[in-house]
Amino acid sequence: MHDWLNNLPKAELHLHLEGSLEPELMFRLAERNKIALPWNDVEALRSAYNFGNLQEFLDLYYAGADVLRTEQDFYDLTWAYLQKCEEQNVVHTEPFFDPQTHTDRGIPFEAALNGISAALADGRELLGISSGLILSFLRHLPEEEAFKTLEQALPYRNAFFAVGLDSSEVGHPPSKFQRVFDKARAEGFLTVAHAGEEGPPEYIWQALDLLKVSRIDHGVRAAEDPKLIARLIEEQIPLTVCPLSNTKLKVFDDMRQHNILDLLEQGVKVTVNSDDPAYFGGYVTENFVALHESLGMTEEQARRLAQNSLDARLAY
Ligand SMILES: Nc1ncnc2[nH]cnc12
Ligand SMILES: [Zn+2]
Repeated sequence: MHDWLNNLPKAELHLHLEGSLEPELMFRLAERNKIALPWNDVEALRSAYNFGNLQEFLDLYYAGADVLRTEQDFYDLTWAYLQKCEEQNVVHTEPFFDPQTHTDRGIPFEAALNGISAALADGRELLGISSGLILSFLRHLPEEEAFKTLEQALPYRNAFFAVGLDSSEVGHPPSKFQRVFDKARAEGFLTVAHAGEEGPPEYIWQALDLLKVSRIDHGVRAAEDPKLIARLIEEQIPLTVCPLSNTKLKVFDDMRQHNILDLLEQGVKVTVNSDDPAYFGGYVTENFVALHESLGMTEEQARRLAQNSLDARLAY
């Protein structure tokens, strides 16, 4: 079913590696690392995946990430995701990882980065999937912590091409991170940022004007500000939209209310992504299928969305 959507060659530009941790792998890693999980089994864990908002999800996402301890764990996580990419004709991916989620638990930065980088290299060589890694700062933590993370990453500058900004949005505007993004750009990195997921359109303006981002992650609340929409169209700034995520986190109550196709038809460069597929019910193909089934996305629209994702790549 829906092979035509699976078969479209596409890029994924908004994927948190920690959010691709499937319950089965979480249990396997917990066993390998001798960690007791607060759920009895995979079914009990899956049934906890009901979220009223972004924060409720993040609390579980950070708890789940605790099973990731060794370089091999990060390799296995990334490799499992890349195998999904191969299955779904994702020919290029630009995943995020959140170093602070791991270093704050005492996991060496190098364990996470080396495991991820080795899997991405194998993905290129063995699966033909090109990729570029984005180092994302946690916005609920102080700017000073983001500076420390950037300093820690600089010796490994060839392992990633951009910095990003994620975690709890409301109350943590992009302006809080202006100086660390200035430093990252001065060091030669591109920038992206989550903005306009739960936060207001003002945060999208800030991401563009203060953080000088090349793409906006989510950005669906731009629709509330006609001047902002005009700018996104004029400058063809890509939005990495995540439909299943937006409905699971109640940004939209129902997929039939999602605005991605309206934005597409207005001329905004929107793309389809999975965000945290293990938690939200599917990878990129499942997101395309949801748009077809709930919004009547046509084949022509699907092709344009897939082409947008290839056009919006930043890493080569
Ligand atoms: N959808 C999302 N928004 C903000 N931070 C995240 N971290 C992982 N998924 C996220
Ligand atoms: Zn995200």
